[in-house]
Amino acid sequence: MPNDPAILLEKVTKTFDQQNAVNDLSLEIGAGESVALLGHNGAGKTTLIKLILGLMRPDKGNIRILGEESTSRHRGKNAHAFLGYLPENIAFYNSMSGAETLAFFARLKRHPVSDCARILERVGLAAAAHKRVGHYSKGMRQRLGLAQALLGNPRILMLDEPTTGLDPELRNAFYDIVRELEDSGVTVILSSHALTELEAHTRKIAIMRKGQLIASGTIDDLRRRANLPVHIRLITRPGMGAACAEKIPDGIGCERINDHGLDLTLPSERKIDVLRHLSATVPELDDVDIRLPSLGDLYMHFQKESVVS
Ligand SMILES: Nc1ncnc2c1ncn2[C@@H]1O[C@H](COP(=O)(O)OP(=O)(O)OP(=O)(O)O)[C@@H](O)[C@H]1O
Repeated sequence: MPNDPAILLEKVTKTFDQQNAVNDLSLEIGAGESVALLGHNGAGKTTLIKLILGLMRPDKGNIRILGEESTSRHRGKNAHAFLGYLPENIAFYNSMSGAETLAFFARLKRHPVSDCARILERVGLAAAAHKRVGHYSKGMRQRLGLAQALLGNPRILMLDEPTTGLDPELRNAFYDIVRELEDSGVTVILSSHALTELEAHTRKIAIMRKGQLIASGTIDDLRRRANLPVHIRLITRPGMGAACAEKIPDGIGCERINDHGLDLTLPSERKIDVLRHLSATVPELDDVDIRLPSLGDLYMHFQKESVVS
């Protein structure tokens, strides 16, 4: 059905050795939406990805992929044909070239081998297509991994820690490809520990702890929910820091960092009022730098909150 979510998890539980790796987890991901799964080691991210892929079956709950029941006896075979997966560790035969490797996976997935050149081009491996995989760099191997996940033109792509071990330039190139896929309507789920890069590259975040989903939404949704204080750094003309400090409204944390710099800590809802007040009353102000809570700050906040509650 056109309006079905791409992925729907309802009260899903998966237990290993009497421990819940995924615990009563519900999540809905729309078609073309992308979600970054975050969580400490062992939080259940890979298990969740494998459940969505149908590589494991839940002990309790329902999973629907593109509107099809994934947990029935038929295991949503049609829906699974539209899933692509880049595992955390993917092994290739070192003696095969990139083109031979992709052709091998294409035959397994019943995808036309004639389309492999296009996919290698898409992931930036066209020039190295005939080089042996044993001579590929880590980044090239990851691109080849992504290429095999793209076979079958997946409508849902699952990427398990796809940028681990890549240098910053390759990470950016990887996210550019992911962004193009999202823009063409592919639902992308990726798990990662790299919070700083995710902040720049992902639209929706889902944070897991001990198998449970403890927060989800866009980074702005998470900021609103966490309501963490905002930090503002004020730079004044030389020697004017003390004069500026006297004009800071009550109830705002104010710390002098030198004779021309102040750090303010304030509730986010007061940010605009305080900035207006400062621009009207502090002529010696030279510069203002606002630091909103980062994804790292939010991640730590929700992890701590879930321990307390
Ligand atoms: N096949 C398995 N047999 C037994 N226990 C398992 C199995 N797979 C996962 N687990 C356990 O389930 C829990 C969740 O593991 P999972 O690999 O899903 O976490 P993760 O969030 O992906 O961790 P990481 O970030 O380290 O990759 C862990 O306690 C793990 O030991």
